Amino acid sequence: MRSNDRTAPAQRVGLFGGAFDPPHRAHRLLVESALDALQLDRLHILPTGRAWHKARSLSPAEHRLAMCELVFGDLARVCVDRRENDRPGDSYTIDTLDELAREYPGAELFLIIGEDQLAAFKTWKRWPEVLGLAQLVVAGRAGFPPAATPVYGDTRDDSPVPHLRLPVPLSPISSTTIRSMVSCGAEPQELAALVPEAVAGYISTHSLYQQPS
Ligand SMILES: Nc1ncnc2c1ncn2[C@@H]1O[C@H](COP(=O)(O)OP(=O)(O)OP(=O)(O)O)[C@@H](O)[C@H]1O
Ligand SMILES: O=C(O)c1ccc[n+]([C@@H]2O[C@H](COP(=O)([O-])O)[C@@H](O)[C@H]2O)c1
Repeated sequence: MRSNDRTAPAQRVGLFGGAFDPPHRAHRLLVESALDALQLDRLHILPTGRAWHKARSLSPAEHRLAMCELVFGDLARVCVDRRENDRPGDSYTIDTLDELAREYPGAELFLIIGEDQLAAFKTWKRWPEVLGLAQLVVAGRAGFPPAATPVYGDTRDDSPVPHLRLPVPLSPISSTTIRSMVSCGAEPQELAALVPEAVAGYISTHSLYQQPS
C-alpha cells in the first residue's frame, strides 16, 4: 500500500509520559498491554522535563532517560523520546501532543495514563484540548478507585472524563516505594519484583536515591 493511498488506515500512535524516577515493572506492563490492546504502530515514552505538578525535584534527566532505555529499549515500535527535557520551561502534555499531531498528520493519538492522573486530569493545562487531540487510555491503579463511566452529553463541571480502559492487572508498584526502599538501604536484589535487574544495577552504580525524597 502506498503511503499516500487515501484508503491507508490511519497510524495509531501512543504516548506514555511520566517522571520515571525510576521506571518500574508496572510501567513496562502498561506499555506491553497498550501496544497489544490498542494495536499501536508507534509508542513514545516521554520522561518529564520539569514536573510543575510534583513537590519534589526529579533526578537528572540523563539518569531517567538511561533507565527508560533499560526498561523499554528492547520493545519493537517503542521509542524513548527526550523532547520534554530539551524543551525549556515546565512540561505540559498539550505541547507534546501539538508536536506529535504535526509529526504524524492524520494519525490517531492515544494518551496512556494511570488512574491517579485521571483523577487529577482537570488540573492539567488546557485539558479540553488534550481530549481534542488524543484518546485518553487509563490503567487502573491499586489504591485509586476506578473513575465513573462518562455519559454522552454530560457537560457538568464534575462530569467524568471520557476515556478508554486498558486491560491490565492492578499493580501496587510505585517509584516512591522504590526510592524509599533504596534510601533505607535495600540491596539491588531486593528490588527484583519492582524493577528489572538492569535498573536495580543502574540505581546502585550511580548511587541514586540515597537520601529520602
Ligand atoms: N502501579 C501503577 N499502575 C498503574 N499506573 C501506574 C502505576 N505506576 C505508575 N503509573 C502511571 O504511569 C505514569 C507515570 O508514572 P510515574 O513515572 O509518575 O510513576 P509513579 O510510580 O506514579 O511515580 P511516583 O511514585 O514518584 O509518583 C502515570 O500516568 C501513572 O499514573
Ligand atoms: O500537562 C499537564 O498539565 C500535566 C499535568 C500533570 C501530569 N502531566 C503528565 O502526565 C504524565 C504522568 O505524570 P506523573 O506525575 O504521574 O509522572 C506525565 O507525562 C506528565 O507530564 C501533565
